Amino acid sequence: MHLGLGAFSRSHLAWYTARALDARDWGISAYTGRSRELAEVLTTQDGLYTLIERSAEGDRASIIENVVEAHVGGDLASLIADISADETVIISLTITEAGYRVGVDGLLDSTDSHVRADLAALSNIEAEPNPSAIAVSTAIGRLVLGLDARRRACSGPITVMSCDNLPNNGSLLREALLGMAEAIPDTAAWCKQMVSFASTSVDRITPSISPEEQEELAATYGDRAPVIAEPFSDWIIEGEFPAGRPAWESAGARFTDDLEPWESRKLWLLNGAHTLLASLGQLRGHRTVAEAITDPVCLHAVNSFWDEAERHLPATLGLTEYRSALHERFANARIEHQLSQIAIDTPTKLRLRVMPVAVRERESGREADACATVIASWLAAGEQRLVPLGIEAADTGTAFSWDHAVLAVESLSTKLAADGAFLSAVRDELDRVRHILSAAR
Ligand SMILES: NC(=O)c1ccc[n+]([C@@H]2O[C@H](COP(=O)([O-])OP(=O)(O)OC[C@H]3O[C@@H](n4cnc5c(N)ncnc54)[C@H](O)[C@@H]3O)[C@@H](O)[C@H]2O)c1
Ligand SMILES: O=P(O)(O)OC[C@@H](O)[C@@H](O)[C@H](O)[C@H](O)CO
Repeated sequence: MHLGLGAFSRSHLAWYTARALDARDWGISAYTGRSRELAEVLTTQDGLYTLIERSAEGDRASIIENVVEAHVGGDLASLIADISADETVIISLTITEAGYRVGVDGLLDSTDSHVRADLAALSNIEAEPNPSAIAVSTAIGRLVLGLDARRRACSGPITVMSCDNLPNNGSLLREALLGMAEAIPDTAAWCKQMVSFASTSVDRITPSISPEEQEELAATYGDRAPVIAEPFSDWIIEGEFPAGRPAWESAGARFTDDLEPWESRKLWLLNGAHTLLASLGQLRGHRTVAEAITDPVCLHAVNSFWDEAERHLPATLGLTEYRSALHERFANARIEHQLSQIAIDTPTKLRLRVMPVAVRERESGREADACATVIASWLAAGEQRLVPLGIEAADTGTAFSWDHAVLAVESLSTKLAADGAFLSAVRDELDRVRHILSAAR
């Protein structure tokens, strides 16, 4: 079963499962978060869709057949039936970073109004004879509602697996889920015993498709829900699957007891650079990753950030090859990866993908200049409303001041905001970025 049916789960999870040697034994019942359209279109296509692997040289299309049911996220009756069924043994998630609803402390954010509403609704479950009438709206709330039904049905153990771009995503999901399950004490205890949490590092660039391209692809493939992805893919998994799993390793996935270095390599080098390009690239007038990476100013900033990040990763991870492959992947101009899409929720992404490098650089006694450039690019792009700063006064006010900048840095890391030398490097870089931009006009 999958929560967060979208482009990525279909280019990655479903694709790996379809290529596994035991693919015929497995099917995926998938739920969107909110969108009705994708679930409806896929249902009319019997769950079938075309995956287009798009390299710089051409396209290779294949039909993926293992999404056996597609539901709207709010279809709670089906969701409860799926989660409580004994034959459901894995629930995977791609609900986006924001979908976990955790605070900076890594715990379920009880100040979030949707979280509070779900906690209140779940705590009344005993009084409600029809659980699908319980009004839960968050992905985590729905998951707990389903797991409560699984407990009552006396079904067996299950693995919950996050495939979102978050560090330590399995543990983060565990904290969020147990925080929500506290609303039903027996279910919280059952989850601790019966639910296994797998962490994964997932990698395959899968851009959203523009409406114009949708039309073209519908005409070419007769498919109203195709997915485009780069040919490259990688999947590293840590965790237990007590009730079984597809033989994903036969399709190229790797299992490890220590995911953290692989995850940091991917999140810092790939996603960190994407987040940098979303700011600097848009400031420089680019629309896509491929356009931005051909710009020497952006390329220099990416390489400098990679130099800093690489110092804090084990050399055994093949970093030279990984960087060079990344450069080639970013430059694939046939993949139209919009910087505006990547810019969504930039503050959270910087906090998790860039600040850990900056902190390590400063702790090692270095300047962290390249990280300062990333932050300065974000501030400059936020000043121009190209990316969110996450500071209400700056995102909605009329003027941007250095005080807003300091508040913004503080929201990413209180430690770095208290580091005068780092703040001063950010200020110098902000002046430099503004100067480069005004010279270019
Ligand atoms: N697209 C990629 O290249 C890629 C690569 C690696 C990992 N990922 C991970 O997958 C996630 C989804 O990417 P996608 O390309 O499938 O996006 P998408 O927009 O195609 O699908 C996102 C899905 O998540 C649901 N969703 C969105 N916000 C939610 C929320 N707040 N709560 C619950 N559900 C929510 C949506 O309704 C949809 O079902 C990313 O955020 C990232 O963590 C994506
Ligand atoms: O929304 P994000 O930042 O998690 O993702 C945007 C892209 O960086 C991301 O989708 C990458 O393409 C992906 O992580 C590649 O594996």
